[in-house]
Amino acid sequence: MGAGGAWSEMWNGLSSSLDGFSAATIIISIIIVIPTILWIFSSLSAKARPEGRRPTPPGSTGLPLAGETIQFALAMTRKDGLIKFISERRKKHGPVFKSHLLGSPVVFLDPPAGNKFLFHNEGKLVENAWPASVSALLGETSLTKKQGEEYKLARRYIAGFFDQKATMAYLARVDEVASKHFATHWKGHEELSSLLMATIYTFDIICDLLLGLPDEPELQELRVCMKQYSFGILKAPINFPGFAYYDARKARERLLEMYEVIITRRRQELAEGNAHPDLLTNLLTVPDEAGRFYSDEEIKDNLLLFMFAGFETSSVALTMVITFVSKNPQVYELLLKEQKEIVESKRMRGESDMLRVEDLSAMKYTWRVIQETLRVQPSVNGAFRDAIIDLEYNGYTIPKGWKIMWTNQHSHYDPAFFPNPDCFDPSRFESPPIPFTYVPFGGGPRICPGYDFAKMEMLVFVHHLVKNYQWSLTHPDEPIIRNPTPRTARGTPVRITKIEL
Ligand code: HEM
Repeated sequence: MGAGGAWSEMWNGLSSSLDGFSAATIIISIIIVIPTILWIFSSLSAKARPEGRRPTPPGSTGLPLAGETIQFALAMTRKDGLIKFISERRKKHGPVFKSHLLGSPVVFLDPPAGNKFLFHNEGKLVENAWPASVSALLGETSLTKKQGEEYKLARRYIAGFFDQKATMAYLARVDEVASKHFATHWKGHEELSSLLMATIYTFDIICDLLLGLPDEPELQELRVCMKQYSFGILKAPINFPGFAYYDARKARERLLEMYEVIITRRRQELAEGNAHPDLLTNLLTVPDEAGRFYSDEEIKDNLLLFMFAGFETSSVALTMVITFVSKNPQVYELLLKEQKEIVESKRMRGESDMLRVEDLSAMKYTWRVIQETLRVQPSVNGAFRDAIIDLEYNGYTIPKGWKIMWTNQHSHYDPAFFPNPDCFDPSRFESPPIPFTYVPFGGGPRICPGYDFAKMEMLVFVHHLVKNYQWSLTHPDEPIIRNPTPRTARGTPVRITKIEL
């Protein structure tokens, strides 16, 4: 008998033995009563504190079972929702407060000290934490799931393939993909969706970096599956047809199958001596510091992680650059001036159009525009950590097993750190921000390993864009939403005019 049969027999037996109780009563008991009792116990045990121990942070545990999950989930879909969620609770409870999300107490700390505390204590007092539903889609052996010494070893190994030196070695290739992108996808159009264009660009680049740009049909299927995967991974974990989370699970299965085919093909190419120099080739040919080669499962999980983490983050940032620059003509003029100078000085030196490392270093204002964009609408607005022991912060105890969330949007909008925060002003980055107030890439040992790469690919894109096109927003009042990455409701359609610098 299959497991399903055993469960239904047990369920039938249980139903018939409980005279007077309808199945609905039992279901209601399971769904509402039991979790409520558990919630009351967890709230009481949170309140009962041993002698001498400091109190847990003040805050609200919200509704039984749901806690404040609904308010939080809604806040994450609005452009400044998280800022309001945090500000309201700070006013009520103080700078360090607790909430109750997805069945767990969650503490919010006060940046910059709180961010510094978390980033400095990664692996000592706190560890990376993902909700179980997200974990299931990330894969057991991906870098982001590892902890402690195992994490450090894996991070040095994998992130080493994305460090500054490796990134700069890849510049010529990214420049080539960018030139082709504008020549094929932008040429001849009068209006197009910025989000779609930026997504095609960053997806082609990440595929090339990880797997070598596959042929169009394979690339197309990867795009479709990855879109489904990234759309559903953070959605309500309802694993049932018709729900985004279910689709994401299916997409993960298909992506792993596709990677399997690509790995087999790559082994063949390596044997023939004509393999593309990318992450996959590196993982198959270079062992880690301990002399170990990754298993196919580890390779597939990490290809999936880097593909997921490495395309939408940059594409939404580029779409936001297009949006904010359009709305700030004086910023566009300065951006144009800088890019014009770069193009002209290359011509004066008799160089080809190909970008060199020195050209990227000259894009100081361009980088400030991207930094300011990531201040106003960070692609990722925070992440969770688990307290791995009972820890003390600012006079409070945060018990082992509680979650702590670091966020960036709140400090990015704090006038104490960023005067006149509603104004889009790239020049504010002429001097470095106060440490731990500006954290679009996170911080500490878990800081985004794709930082150098993301910076390079975004600078290259903006260079080609400004050099080749002027643009204006088709719907200047299009609202910005978060899902939870920022985007405009219609994908920022723009009218474009070809120019020559
Ligand atoms: C604008 C672009 C990007 C932004 C804003 C961004 C931001 C972030 C943030 C905030 C984190 C979480 C850090 C934490 O948990 O504390 C992260 C993690 C990560 N990012 Fe990025 N990222 C970007 C681009 C990229 C790219 C291009 C790649 C790959 C080449 C990448 C790969 C990763 C990976 C693998 C992680 C997980 C690291 C870990 O758990 O140890 N990211 N990123």
